[in-house]
Amino acid sequence: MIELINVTKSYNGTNKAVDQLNLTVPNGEIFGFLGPNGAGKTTTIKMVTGIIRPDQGEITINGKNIATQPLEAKQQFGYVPDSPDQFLRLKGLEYINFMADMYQVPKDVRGQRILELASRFEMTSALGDPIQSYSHGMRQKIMIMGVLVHNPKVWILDEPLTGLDPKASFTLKEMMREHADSGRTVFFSTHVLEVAEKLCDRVAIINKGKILFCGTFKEMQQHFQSDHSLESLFLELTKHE
Ligand SMILES: Nc1ncnc2c1ncn2[C@@H]1O[C@H](COP(=O)(O)OP(=O)(O)OP(=O)(O)O)[C@@H](O)[C@H]1O
Repeated sequence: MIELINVTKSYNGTNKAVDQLNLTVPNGEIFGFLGPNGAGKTTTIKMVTGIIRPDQGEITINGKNIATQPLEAKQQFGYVPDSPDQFLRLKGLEYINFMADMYQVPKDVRGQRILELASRFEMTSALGDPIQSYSHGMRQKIMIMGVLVHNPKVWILDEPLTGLDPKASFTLKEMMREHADSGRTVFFSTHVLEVAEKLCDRVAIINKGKILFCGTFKEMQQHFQSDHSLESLFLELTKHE
């Protein structure tokens, strides 16, 4: 579970990238975080993951406060950033082992997990190659594998489907569903509204740092008395903002 209470952040002291945000992402849900470019999604995700600090407000992950209990909070989640261009000099397997070391995954457990993840993402034969030599989608897959190797309870994914081929995208969506159905939490941002409509149990739409709507797609249709798609409702909701 992720909880944000009155979270505010401005980068230059004037414009608020995130403005008095309140959000609860319960266990057992795939939660989609949607919004136009510059809406405040990545800023929110960076605050939740402890990369940047809010000016005001409280953030907890499974009850652990990211500001006052950073280690405990960070043990709760795995975070896939929006850019997969990291650890480029490491080989795929070196990077995953590095992540497993960081999270103290026992050697006997990690071997099986790496095999399973590599097989599901069709990366087995690439594990010995440097990440530098990977395509964008392969880099995205190795980042996801590194994050999942410690089996985090809460998944936080910033635009995770960008650059993935249809098979990898299908696999990741399937894994997100399995994770939520096992009673744990998946929080992800996306611009692909067709995916969000099909995959998410609930969505929040943010613009200019403020939540415009939070709920299920059905609730959204009821709220706007419309049977339109999520895409149409999103465009309607954000057009005057
Ligand atoms: N490091 C920074 N310094 C100054 N302003 C920033 C910085 N990062 C983000 N911003 C500003 O904060 C606002 C929110 O940006 P953010 O990256 O959170 O949006 P986003 O919803 O993730 O957008 P996108 O969909 O384009 O990735 C924007 O106005 C952006 O210009």
